[in-house]
Amino acid sequence: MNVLYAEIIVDVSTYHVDRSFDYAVPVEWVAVIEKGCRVKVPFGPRNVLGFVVGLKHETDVPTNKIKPLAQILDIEPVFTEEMLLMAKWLKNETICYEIDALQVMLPSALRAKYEKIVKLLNYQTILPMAVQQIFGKRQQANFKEFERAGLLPLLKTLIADKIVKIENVVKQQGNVKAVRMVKITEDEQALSNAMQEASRAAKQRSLIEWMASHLGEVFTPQQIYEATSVSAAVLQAVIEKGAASFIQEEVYRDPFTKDVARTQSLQLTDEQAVALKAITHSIETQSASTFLLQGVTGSGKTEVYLQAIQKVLNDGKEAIMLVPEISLTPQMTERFRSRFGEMVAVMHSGLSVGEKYDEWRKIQQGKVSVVVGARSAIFAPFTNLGLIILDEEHESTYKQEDSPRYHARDVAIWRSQYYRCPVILGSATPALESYARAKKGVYTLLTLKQRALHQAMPTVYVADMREELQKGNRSMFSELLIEGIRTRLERQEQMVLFLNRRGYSSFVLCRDCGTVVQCPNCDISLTYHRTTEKLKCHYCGYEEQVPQICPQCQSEHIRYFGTGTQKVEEEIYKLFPEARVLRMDVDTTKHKGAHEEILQAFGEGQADILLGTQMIAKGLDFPNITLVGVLSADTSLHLPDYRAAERTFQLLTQVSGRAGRHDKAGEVVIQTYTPEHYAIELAKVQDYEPFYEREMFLRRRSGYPPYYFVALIQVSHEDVMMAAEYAGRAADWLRGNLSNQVSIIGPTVASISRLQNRYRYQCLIKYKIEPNLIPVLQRLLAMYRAEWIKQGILMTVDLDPSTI
Ligand SMILES: Nc1ncnc2c1ncn2[C@@H]1O[C@H](COP(=O)(O)OP(=O)(O)OP(=O)(O)O)[C@@H](O)[C@H]1O
Ligand SMILES: [Zn+2]
Ligand SMILES: [Zn+2]
Repeated sequence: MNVLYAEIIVDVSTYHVDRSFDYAVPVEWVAVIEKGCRVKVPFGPRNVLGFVVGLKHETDVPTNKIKPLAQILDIEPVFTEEMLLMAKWLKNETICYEIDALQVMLPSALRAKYEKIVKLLNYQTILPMAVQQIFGKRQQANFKEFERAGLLPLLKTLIADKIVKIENVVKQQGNVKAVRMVKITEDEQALSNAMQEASRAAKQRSLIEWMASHLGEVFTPQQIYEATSVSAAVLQAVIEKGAASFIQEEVYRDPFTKDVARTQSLQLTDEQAVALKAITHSIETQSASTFLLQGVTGSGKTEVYLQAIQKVLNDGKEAIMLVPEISLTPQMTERFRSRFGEMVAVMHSGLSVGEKYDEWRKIQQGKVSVVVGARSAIFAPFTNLGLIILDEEHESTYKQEDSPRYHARDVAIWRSQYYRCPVILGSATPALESYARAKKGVYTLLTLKQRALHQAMPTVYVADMREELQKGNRSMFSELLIEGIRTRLERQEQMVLFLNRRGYSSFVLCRDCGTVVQCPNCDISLTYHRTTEKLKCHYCGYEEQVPQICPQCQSEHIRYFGTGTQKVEEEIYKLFPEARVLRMDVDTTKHKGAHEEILQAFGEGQADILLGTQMIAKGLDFPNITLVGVLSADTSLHLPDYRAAERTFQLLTQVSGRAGRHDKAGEVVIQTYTPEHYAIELAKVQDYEPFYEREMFLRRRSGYPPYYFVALIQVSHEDVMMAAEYAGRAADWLRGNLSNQVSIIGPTVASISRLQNRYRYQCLIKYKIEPNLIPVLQRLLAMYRAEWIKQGILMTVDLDPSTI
C-alpha cells in the first residue's frame, strides 16, 4: 500500500535544527489532509502544533521510527501555496525559523487556542446515519466528535457539497459571532404539509400562510413576531411542523462604526494623470514594476492610489494598501470605504483578536477585494493580487523588530513578482535607499511637485531657542510661536502643536546634584506622569511613586523637568486661558475609539489647538489648520543613530504638510537649539533633492547605507561579563569567517546598554558584497542555538536594522 507522509514544520522555535519533520498520515486522513493545514504532532514528550508544508509517498525515516500525526486541525488549508513559498523565502532573507515565518502570516486567533465547530448549512438533506447521530437535534457539533468517530473523509465531502461548514471558534475574545435566525422552507410541499398538521390551530395557520409568501427567506424571530403578531410559542410550533427552521447566521463584527457616504473619482491633475497612466500600463501588461511615487504633502497621492485600485478591481483582482499604524486613522480608512464600500477590510492593532480574525476571514473567503492595514496586512491571504501600495514608505514601522525581522517593502516586492503586478511606494520624503534605487532605475520614479489644488506650500519659520533664552524668554514657546497662536485664536483658525515623542524629556531631576531618576531594569530615565503622580519606564513598564527627596543626596529640590505633552498643555493655558486644547498622545488614546473621538472633535471645530506626539504627524487633512508648531526639533536630531538627520527631516516635512492644505495659507514654526543643522535648514525650504544629495554624501563618507549594507548582531545577558564575553566571541568568529572586504565594528555597548535587566552588546557588520554572509550568519546562529542559549545568552541577527 502507498503510505502518505507529511512534512511538518513544528511550533518549537527553540529547537536548534530548523527543518521539517516527516510524519505518517493515518489512513483515515489521507483523503482529508492538504498542504497548508495545521496539525498536531507528537514531538518529544508532548503534542505540538505543526504546519503541513509537503506531502509525499517516500521518507528517509525508518518505518519503526516514524510517528503518525496526532490530530488534524484544518480540513481546508490556512496557508496557500504562495504563503508556503513565501515562508521559505522569508526564512532565508531574514534568517529566521520557518515556523516564525509561517506564524507571522496568520491572524493571532489562529495561533491561539481555539475550538472547531461543524455547522449544518442545509437542513433539507438527509444526512448519512453516522453524521446524523452526531448532530442529533443540534445544528452544530464539535469537530472532535467527528474526528473520534473517524468521519473526517465523509465530512470533507459534506463540506464540498455545502451541506456543512467548519468554523474555528476561538476561545477567549475571538468567537465567530452568530445570531439565531428563522429560515422559511423553500419547499411548498413542506409548507402545505405543515398547514394540514396545523388544521385546528388558527394562529399557526395564519403564520404558515404568511410564510407561503416568503419562501426561502430569512428573518430574525423578532421580525416575524412584528410582521404577524404571533407569539414565540406559535413560531416554535410551526418550526416543529417543518415550515421553517432555526439557523445560525454568521455576522462579522464590523469595526466601522458608521456608514460612510460614497465618493466618486476626482478629475486628476496633469501630474496625477501621468503617474496613474504609468501604473495602469504596468497593471495591464502584468509587469512586476516598483514605482516610487514622490509627491509633496497634499499633492494627492491618495487619489492616485484610489484610482489605481479601482482599475485593479475592475479587472477582478485584489489590492493591498499599507499605511503606518499611526496614520491608520478613521479619516484615512474612510477615504477607502467611501470609494469602495463593502469591498474593503481594515486591519490594525486597535481591533480585538476576534475583529482581526473576522477581517482576515473576509479576505480569505473572497468577501472583500481591498485591505487597508498596517505592516502585517502585507500577508493578507489574497490569491489574485493586482496591486500593492505602501503609503509613507519611509516609515520605520514597516520593519518588524521581532523575528521574522522582515521589511514590508521587501515582502511587497516578492509578492508582486509572484503575481506579476506593480508595487507603489509613496512618500513626500522617500527613504534614502528608495530614492537611490529610483535614481538607478531599479524603481520607476513618479513625481507630484504641486499640491492637488495648487495651494502654496506653507511658509516655514525657524525659531532659534538659544536667542530666546538670551532675550530672557524661559518658556517653551518662542515669541514667534506665541504670536502665531495669538493671531490664530483671534481669527478662529486651528493649529497643530507637535511634540517630538511622548514625554521624551519629562524626567525627574535633582537640581542640587543633577541625579535623574532611572529605571532599575533599564538604563533609561523614567518618565513623569502627572495624572497618576508616578514615574514610568516606557520600555519595561516599571513604575514607582515620584520621590519626595533625592535618592542620591537627600535634597528636597527634586522635581520633574522638561516638556511632556501635559506640561505643554498647562503652559498653553497659562498663556492663553481661552484656548481650547485637545491632547492626543498614548495616554489620552488608550481606550478604543479615543483616536477617532479626538480627531472628530477637532474636525468639528470643538478645539483650537491639537497638541500631540508622532500620532498627529501624518494623515491629518483639515481645512481650517493654518499653523503648525514644532516645539522642539532637536529631540530626534541627536539620537545616536545614523538615520537621525533623515528621520528629523522626514518628520518636519510631514508635520509641516498638515498646514494650509485647503483654501487658507499655512505657516509653520520650527523651534530648535540647532537652527544651522542641514536637516532643519532644508526642512525649512522643503526641498527633498538637496537634502538627499547632502545626506548621501555623508553616508558615503561614513560608510553607511545605502552605500553599504549593514547587519547588526545583538547579544544580551543578565551578567554584564557574559554579555561582553559572548559578543566578543561572535565578533571573533565573524572576523575569522567573513572575507576581509567586510568591516566588523565591535563589540560595543548597545545604545540602550541595559534593557529589562539584561546587558546589551552589539557588533555591526558593514559590507558591499559578501556572498558568504548568510551562510556564515546561519552557522553563527546554529552555534548560538545549540550552545550559547544554554548559558542564558540571547542573540539576534538583523540584516536590515532600522536603528543601530
Ligand atoms: N485631482 C484632485 N482634484 C481635487 N482635489 C484633489 C485631487 N487630488 C487630491 N485632492 C484633494 O487634495 C487634498 C490632499 O490630497 P491627499 O491627502 O491625497 O494628498 P497626499 O499626497 O496623500 O498628502 P500627504 O502626503 O500630505 O498625506 C485632499 O483633500 C484631496 O481630497
Ligand atoms: Zn540630589
Ligand atoms: Zn525599564
